[in-house]
Amino acid sequence: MSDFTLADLETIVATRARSGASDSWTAKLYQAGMERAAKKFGEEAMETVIAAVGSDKAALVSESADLLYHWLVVLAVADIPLSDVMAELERRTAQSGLAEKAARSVA
Ligand SMILES: N=c1c2ncn([C@@H]3O[C@H](COP(=O)(O)OP(=O)(O)OP(=O)(O)O)[C@@H](O)[C@H]3O)c2ncn1[C@@H]1O[C@H](COP(=O)(O)O)[C@@H](O)[C@H]1O
Repeated sequence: MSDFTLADLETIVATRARSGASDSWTAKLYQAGMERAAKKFGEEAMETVIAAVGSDKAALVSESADLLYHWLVVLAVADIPLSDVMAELERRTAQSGLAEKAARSVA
């Protein structure tokens, strides 16, 4: 179990993107722009699919991490905060009423 969150990674991505550091992959990708960032995200998605279909759990964990990181870079380039995506997911969950049902089943 890890306490590390996507919000933590979003903060790191934002800091490194703005740093312009020559040793930062995030800064390089951010400066390259959306076409490059989205292409990289697409490649990571395909690698994740291959790991999933191949039933390779270790590869699926590793590719999922690559995927989520590159997704956050795409969001950063688009200037969309992670909280916008979470709010949309929350709205959908509220619509389905499943959040209350899950809370009641735990209580
Ligand atoms: N989570 C990641 C992360 N996952 C993957 N990558 C980088 O993404 C790049 C591309 O990954 P690939 O597996 O496709 O590697 P590759 O095939 O050699 O790359 P290409 O030939 O396609 O360019 C590699 O350089 C990886 O190091 C990441 N780079 C950074 N982070 C996070 O971002 C933080 C800041 O990193 P820097 O910006 O590099 O300081 C790090 O501390 C991490 O928390």
